[in-house]
Amino acid sequence: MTTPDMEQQHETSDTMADKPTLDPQQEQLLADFLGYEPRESEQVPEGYRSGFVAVVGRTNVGKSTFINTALRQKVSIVSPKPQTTRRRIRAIVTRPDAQIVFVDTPGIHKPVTKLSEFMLEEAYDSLSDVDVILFMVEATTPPREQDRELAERIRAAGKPTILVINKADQIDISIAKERAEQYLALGEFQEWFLTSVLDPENVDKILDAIVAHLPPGPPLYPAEQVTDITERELAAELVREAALHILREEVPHSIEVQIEEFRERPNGVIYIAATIFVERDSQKKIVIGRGGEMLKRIGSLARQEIEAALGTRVYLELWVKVRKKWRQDEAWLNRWGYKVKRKKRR
Ligand SMILES: Nc1nc2c(ncn2[C@@H]2O[C@H](COP(=O)(O)OP(=O)(O)OP(=O)(O)O)[C@@H](O)[C@H]2O)c(=O)[nH]1
Repeated sequence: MTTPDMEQQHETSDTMADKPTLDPQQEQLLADFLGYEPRESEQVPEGYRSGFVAVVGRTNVGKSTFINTALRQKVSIVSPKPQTTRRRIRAIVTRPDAQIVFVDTPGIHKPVTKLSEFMLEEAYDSLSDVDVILFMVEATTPPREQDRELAERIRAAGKPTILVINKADQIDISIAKERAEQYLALGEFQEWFLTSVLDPENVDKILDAIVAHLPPGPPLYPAEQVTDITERELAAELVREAALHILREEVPHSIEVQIEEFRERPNGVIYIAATIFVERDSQKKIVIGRGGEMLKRIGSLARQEIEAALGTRVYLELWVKVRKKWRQDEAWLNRWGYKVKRKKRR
């Protein structure tokens, strides 16, 4: 996978290649002189399309699953527990005819902590900055209040919108028509699908529909880049995902993971030291487990996932610390990058 960490190594070549004054021959000469690989032709095929797509929907409807399937690799963490995604993550799908930059957003939910206020802002803010909106709902339930509120905000944003009624594999065929009608009544949609994003073929059909609504334009990111989160951020997310999978109900939402150290050792192994923050002493005990057994399981699962994502061997060291009520503490939230806005939303 290529992430911005890797991109930095190529900074010189990218900066040079961006200069519009060089023709391909001059570019090659400069590349030979400086010893870098020039980019392939900057020519954009006729009719190429590109743009930003917000993937929005209630929590747990399958947004991250959709994005990971679209990319055929994991950039956004998935778990059966609601409110897994906390920040906006850009995920980039590059095809011969188009580049789609997905903005995976936190699921829509009732804000109960300052952290959840931040998450809601992130989701709503994304609507105004994109070219296409992908509104995801789940076929297993009729529309809920949060679906309606989101539909209203989508209408106000006035962008082409594709409705994906997901988890169709979980409903009886006899209610499919009624369920589709219930969701279609929520707004004006350019396209809609009753589908399951667990199947890559279904995801590809949705991608085709998105591309048809993107504006013409050149790629916005290099073709090999799949996300805008750094390897360090991804490692933190994967430790949090492992904890979400392994721990019981109430602890996971209190977890924040910060990477303290991330460096490559001379033998090629990446050494990562991470701290798992929780809100209470009792949670710290749970995360560590009897004789450290729970922490060992979290570490082992996270290490495997990080190794798969980075394609290298990883040595992962985990620590657990308590930051009392951090989800309500603006100082900690800001320090960890969850900038809580003061403005009130209706
Ligand atoms: N049966 C079935 N399960 C699905 C489908 N799509 C997603 N899931 C499951 O639904 C759960 C939630 O999926 P996520 O992709 O994490 O949902 P999300 O909308 O990103 O959730 P938040 O990050 O909380 O907003 C996971 O257990 C997925 O495996 C589907 O089409 N069918």
